[in-house]
Amino acid sequence: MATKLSDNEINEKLKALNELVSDDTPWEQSGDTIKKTFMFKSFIRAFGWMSQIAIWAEKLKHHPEWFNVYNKVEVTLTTHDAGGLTELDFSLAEKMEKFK
Ligand SMILES: C[C@H](O)[C@H](O)[C@H]1CNC2=NC(N)=NC(=O)C2=N1
Repeated sequence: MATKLSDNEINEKLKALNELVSDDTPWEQSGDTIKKTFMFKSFIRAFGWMSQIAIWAEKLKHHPEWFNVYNKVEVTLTTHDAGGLTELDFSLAEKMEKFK
């Protein structure tokens, strides 16, 4: 099982993650989660991206909480098994940025 990251590790990983961001919307920490709202040109673009990420989520055995309306996807990542943020949340967030 992935182990919970320390505050210092979270800060470092969040900084590295936000260097990958190309849409001017950084990931933000909220308690034991990291969050970001992704915007797309259309519903089909949003849903296509979600489908690609769903395949990665299965590979990583780590799944997002997300809420989609039309061209908007609100994402919250945390590791329920560990009760906080782990490496897996940052790996999945990284995939989300790479496929955006
Ligand atoms: C057995 C299975 O891998 C676990 O239940 C996984 C599935 N996906 C998961 N996803 C997330 N976000 N947190 C988890 O703790 C988690 N656990």
